Amino acid sequence: MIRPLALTSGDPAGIGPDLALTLAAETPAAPLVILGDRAVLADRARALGLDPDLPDWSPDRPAPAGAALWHCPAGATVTAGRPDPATGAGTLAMLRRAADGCLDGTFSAMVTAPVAKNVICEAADPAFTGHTEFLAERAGVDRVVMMLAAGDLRVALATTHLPLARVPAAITDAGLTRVLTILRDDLRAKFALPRPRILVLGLNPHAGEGGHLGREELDIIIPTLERLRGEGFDLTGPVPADTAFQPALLERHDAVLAMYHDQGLPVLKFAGFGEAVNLTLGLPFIRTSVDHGTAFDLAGTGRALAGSLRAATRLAAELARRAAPSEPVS
Ligand SMILES: NC(=O)C1=CN([C@@H]2O[C@H](COP(=O)(O)OP(=O)(O)OC[C@H]3O[C@@H](n4cnc5c(N)ncnc54)[C@H](O)[C@@H]3O)[C@@H](O)[C@H]2O)C=CC1
Ligand SMILES: NCC(=O)COP(=O)(O)O
Repeated sequence: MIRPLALTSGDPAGIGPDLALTLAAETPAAPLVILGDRAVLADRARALGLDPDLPDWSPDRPAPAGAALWHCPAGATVTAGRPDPATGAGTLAMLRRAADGCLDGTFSAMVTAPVAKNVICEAADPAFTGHTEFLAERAGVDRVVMMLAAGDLRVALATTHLPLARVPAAITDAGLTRVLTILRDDLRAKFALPRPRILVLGLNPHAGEGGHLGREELDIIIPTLERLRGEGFDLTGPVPADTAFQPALLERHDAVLAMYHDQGLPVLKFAGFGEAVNLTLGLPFIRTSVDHGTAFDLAGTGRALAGSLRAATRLAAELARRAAPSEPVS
């Protein structure tokens, strides 16, 4: 039996509580501690006609056998579908608890349901841009990599939640080197790929068209990739992003590195929305998440699909088992 997974239930007015309840009603992939507000989950369970067995849990108790609830107050009365900045601090406190529990070994991994970044920004932490950056800071690491996986397609990002206007300045030799090192090391460690083949996209149209459509490829990306190839990395590119996602190229690579969020993720989500998993690479613990947002329009309706959270939970359990081979499989 592995240590429990922490599943944060996300924005209390979004679909996170619905999906967490759906998983709690199934046979969990591993012991599961759901972090969320007891009253919110009870209300949502009533709305959805679910009645999961969700005993209370706290870190002073033994690990649960199945699913259990660690009560994290939302901080306000919650209406499904109506985001409320008054819940921002409670949501952030919930994320801190789960992250700290991973860091101190209470949990074997963290799985996150979606939060609304603006809700947390408005009321709790104006610098919050997403779980990815928050967890990096909490864990004290200078850089992490966001990677989404849909089947065999893996798309990692060189920059994450950054306004588009600030992306070019963020494409640096040092940054790309860190990102590609984390990506290569985590593909080896987590996906048993001894020499990961990485397809790197350009930043500009046609990968800069020889400098006529932008110089980042010539000035930064090409020299960095050449140096890293000399150090043993298996890298292709920079290739034009518009023609990169074709079977002939993808089948020869283990992951694609996109330069920014909306260059890589629309393709990944077109390929696998609803079943894909978001992973944070480079953290000192395992963190997986969903491929979608809070979907306030669906909260409490019973129409939110749990495929991505289920896949994220299964992958977290699988990675946790692989990381603890001496512990018997539950
Ligand atoms: N991991 C996270 O915490 C993420 C959080 N977000 C946050 O979510 C909020 C809303 O973002 P949007 O761009 O509107 O994306 P969204 O994913 O919440 O919604 C986009 C569309 O997909 C549908 N949808 C989403 N999840 C679904 C599910 N499980 N089953 C069925 N349909 C589903 C929604 O109904 C909507 O029509 C934002 O505040 C954003 O910050 C967005 C992505 C990831
Ligand atoms: N589009 C993916 C995304 O926004 C994930 O954000 P987070 O996991 O960093 O919260």
